[in-house]
Amino acid sequence: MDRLNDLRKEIDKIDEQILKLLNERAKLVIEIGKIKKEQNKPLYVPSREKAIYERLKSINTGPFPDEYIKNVFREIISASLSLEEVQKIAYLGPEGTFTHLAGIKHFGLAAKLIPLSNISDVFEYVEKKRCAYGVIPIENSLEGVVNHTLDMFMDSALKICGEIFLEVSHHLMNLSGKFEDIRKIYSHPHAIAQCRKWLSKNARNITIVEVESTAKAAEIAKGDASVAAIASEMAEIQYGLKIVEKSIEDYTNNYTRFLVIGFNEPAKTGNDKTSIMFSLAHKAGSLYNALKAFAEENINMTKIESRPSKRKAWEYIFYVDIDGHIDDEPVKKALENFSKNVNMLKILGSYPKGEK
Ligand SMILES: C=C(O[C@@H]1C=C(C(=O)O)C=C[C@H]1O)C(=O)O
Repeated sequence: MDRLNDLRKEIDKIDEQILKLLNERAKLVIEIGKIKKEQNKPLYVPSREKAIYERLKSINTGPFPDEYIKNVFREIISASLSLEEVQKIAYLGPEGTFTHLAGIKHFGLAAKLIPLSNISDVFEYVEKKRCAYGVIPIENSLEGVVNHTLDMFMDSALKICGEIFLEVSHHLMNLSGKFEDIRKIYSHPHAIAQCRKWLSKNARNITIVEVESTAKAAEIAKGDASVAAIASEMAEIQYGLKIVEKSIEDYTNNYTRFLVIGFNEPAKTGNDKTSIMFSLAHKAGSLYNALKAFAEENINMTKIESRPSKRKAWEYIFYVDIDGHIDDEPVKKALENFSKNVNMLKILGSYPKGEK
């Protein structure tokens, strides 16, 4: 018993030291904030944050686990940044969506997260500078791309400043936590698609209803035990529901990738990604000729999508992600050559790669 008390006393002493150091650190962040404001520089610097996480991980001697260093420092940085200015972040709401979770994962709990009801509103909010950044979903590892997000980049001046990966798990939940009460299941079309096998096996006689978000489904389920939602754990907590069945998705390895959009153009970190969009002439070999520029510089392409241009029938806009930063020599050179073989090229941003 005495030993337990002694150890706790030691922990108390260490916590006091940590708190003292956190305050020392916060003072420096405030100083840096003043300089950035004077020089009109962005307060949030993702490249610096990434460098901090990477450096601490590389010098960690343990037993504190490497994989939680980022979580702890994410919150320290988030709270410190709020001393410079509370970061306002718009996201695809309502509260409890996976995008909400992604926003917290990236910006920490001290940021003010503002739920908006659709992807266009998030773009508009950031474009009109009503907040610093926006968080929107871009693709799911099982369902593919979120077309609406890709299309928004056609007419937007916003840049991609970051990406966030979130492992997605879907749970069936209602007010009572009892399967026999359920007559209808609500969810987002992507979530329903990801649970197709489970639903056809277990919910044949239950009506499935599509709504605009998993959180909206949870909100509806809050009022009536005969309505269940397929949603995230966050929605369960947010709306006071009980889980009927956990992880009902058909496949594991289900990740959603989110983008952070804003006017910030992050510096290179050595582990970055660049997103571009372009259009081509309707000629044999034009895509091949253009993409050759990346192969010649040994640049890995991590994604390619095409979308109708919406300007003219059967004309397409291509979206490509490549490894590297626009300030890396090979990327610069490749894009220079690439631009000679396309009709239109727009750089959507270079940003630190998200952790999977
Ligand atoms: C202190 C700074 O501002 C912010 C806060 C950081 C921190 O708490 O370490 C790091 C990067 C910035 O997002 C900085 O730019 O160095």
